[in-house]
Amino acid sequence: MNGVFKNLPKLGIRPAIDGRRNGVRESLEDQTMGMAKAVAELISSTLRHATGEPVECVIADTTIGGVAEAAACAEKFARENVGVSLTVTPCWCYGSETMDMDPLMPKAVWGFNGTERPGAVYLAAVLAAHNQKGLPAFGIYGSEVQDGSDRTIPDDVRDKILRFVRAGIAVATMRGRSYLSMGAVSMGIAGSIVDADFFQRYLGMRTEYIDMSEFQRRLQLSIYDPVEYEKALAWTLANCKEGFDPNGDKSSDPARKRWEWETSVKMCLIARDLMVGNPRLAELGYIEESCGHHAIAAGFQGQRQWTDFMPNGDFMETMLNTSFDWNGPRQPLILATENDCLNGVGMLFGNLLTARAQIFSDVRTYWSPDAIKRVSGHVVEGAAAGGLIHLINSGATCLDGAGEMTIDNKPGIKPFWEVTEDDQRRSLEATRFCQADHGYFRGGGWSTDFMTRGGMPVTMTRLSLVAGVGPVLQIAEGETVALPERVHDILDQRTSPTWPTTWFAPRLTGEGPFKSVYKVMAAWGANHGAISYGHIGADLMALAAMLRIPVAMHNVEDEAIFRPSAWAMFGMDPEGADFRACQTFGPLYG
Ligand SMILES: C[C@H](O)[C@@H](O)[C@@H](O)C(=O)CO
Ligand SMILES: [Mn+2]
Repeated sequence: MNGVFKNLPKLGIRPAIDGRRNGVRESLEDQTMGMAKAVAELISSTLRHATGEPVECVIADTTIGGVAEAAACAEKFARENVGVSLTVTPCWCYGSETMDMDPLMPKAVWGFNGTERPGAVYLAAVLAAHNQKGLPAFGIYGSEVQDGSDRTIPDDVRDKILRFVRAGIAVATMRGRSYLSMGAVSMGIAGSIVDADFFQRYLGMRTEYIDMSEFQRRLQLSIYDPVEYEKALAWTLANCKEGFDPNGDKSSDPARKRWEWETSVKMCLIARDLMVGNPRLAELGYIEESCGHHAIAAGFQGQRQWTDFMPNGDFMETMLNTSFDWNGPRQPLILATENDCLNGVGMLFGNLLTARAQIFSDVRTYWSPDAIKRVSGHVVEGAAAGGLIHLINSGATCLDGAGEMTIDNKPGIKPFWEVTEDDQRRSLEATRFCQADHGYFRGGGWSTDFMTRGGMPVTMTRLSLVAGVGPVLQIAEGETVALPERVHDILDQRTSPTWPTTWFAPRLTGEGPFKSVYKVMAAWGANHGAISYGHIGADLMALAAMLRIPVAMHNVEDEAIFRPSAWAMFGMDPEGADFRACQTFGPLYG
C-alpha cells in the first residue's frame, strides 16, 4: 500500500462475562469469545484505514469477569496501540467492574439479544454506568431475538458495529497528528484563521505553521527530489491538457507558461514533503526537511501575497487531493485551498470515514428551476427539480471529483487501491487545466476544469466555529447532476468557467433548511463545503458525537442516526439534545 501514515490505531475487543465460576462462567466462555472473534473477522475483512491497510483487531487475552481482567485488558490495549474499544457479551456481567474506563477511547457495547442469558440487561446496566460516570458509550442491541447457539452477527448489529468502528478509527487516527498551515489567513476567510485550541481540544491534533516563504526557499535552493521532479514534469506535460485561457490578449507567452508548469509541479513535491516528509531529502543532505510535519491535513494560503506574483496553488492542491499521480494510485493527501482549515477538517472527516479523495468547493450559486429556465430555456427535473447549487472552486478539488470512475455502473469515487489505469486516464481526459484568470491571480497558474458526472451520491459537510458554542457541523446528503453541455456552459460562463463544477442537488425532506434547495444554500455556514462520495451523514454524526461536536443541520433519516446512549438522556428533541450533550461532556481532549 502507498499509505502515508504509520502506527495506525487498532480496534480492541473486550469479551465481558459473568464472573461466577463453577458453572456459570465456564458455560459462557466459548460463546463470549466467539462473539469477539466474529467481530474481529467482520472488521478485518470489511474495514480499511485511509492508508489502505485493513483495520486490525486486538482481543483481550481472557474474557473479562471483573476488574483485574479489565485492567489486564487495558494494559494489553495500551501496548498494542488500541484506539477504539468494543465490549461484547451474551450474558449478565458486572457493569462498573468490567467496563472500559479510558476517557479518550471511543466506546461501544454489543449486548447479544438472546433470552437464555441477559446480555441486554448487562447492556442497559453498563450503559447506565457509562452515563453516570460521564464516559459516553454507544449501545448495540439487535432488534430480533437470536438463539443462544447462533454465532452470526445480524445485519442491524453489523451496520451499527461498522458505523461505530469507522467513526472511532477516524477519531483515533487524527489524534497526535497535525494540521499544517502553509501561510496564514487568505483574504480574511474566517475558516483560514487556524485555531490551535480547536484542533487540540476537539481533535487531539497539533497545529504547525510555516510561512509561504518556505516554498520560495525550497524553490530557489532546489530542495526537492530532482529525479522525481523530472518524472512528475514529464507525466504532467504528457497527461494534463491545457484548456481555455481567459486572459485574451493579456495571456502569458509560452515560455512563462512553461515556467508556471514547472513551478506548479515543484510546488506539488514541496507541499507533500512539507506534510509527510520524504526520505530522499535526507539522502540529498536535507535531514530536517526529510522529516515533514506529521500532517494528516494541510492548507495553503495562496491568495493574496503568493498569487499576486507566483503561480497559484491550484495544480498542487488538485494533485495532492487526488488518489493518483505520476507514481500511480496513492493515498490522497488532504490539502485545503485558501488555508480554510475548517473545510480541511470536513475533508479529513470524509477521507477517514471513506478512504476516498475529497472535493473542495466554493458554495457559489443557488440556481432555481425558474432562473435556469430564464437564462437557458432548460427545464430541470428529477433530482434537480428543486434547483441546484453550483459548487465550484479554483483549487483543491480532486481529479476523482470528475466522477469518471464507475461503481455499480454509476459515476463514483473509488478508494485509491481500486483505482485502475483506465480510471486515471478517464479522469485526466475529462479535465482541462486552464490558465488562471490574471484578474484574480496575477502570477498565473493552472486551474482544474471539469463538470462532475451526474447521479453520484455525495454528502456535503461544513465545520464552523461559532462564538459561545464552539464547533458545529452541517451535513447535506444529495447527488450530483449533469446538466446538458449547452446549459452548463450558459450557467458556467457567468462564473469562473476555468474552474471545476459540481452541480449539487441536496435531498429535500420538507423540514427546516431541507424544505428547499434555496434554504440549504442560505443556511450553509461558510463560503466552502467539503464533498465526499456516498451518503455518509450518519457516519459523520457518529464521529461528531464522539468528538462532542453538535450537528446543526442534516438530512439523515432517523433510523440511520447512531449516537452514544447518553444522548437519549438529554431530551426528546434530537438536535437540542445533541447540543446539550456535547456541551455537557465537553471536547474530547478537554
Ligand atoms: C479567486 C477568488 O479570490 C476566489 O478564490 C474566491 O472567490 C474564493 O474562492 C473565496 O472562497
Ligand atoms: Mn474559495
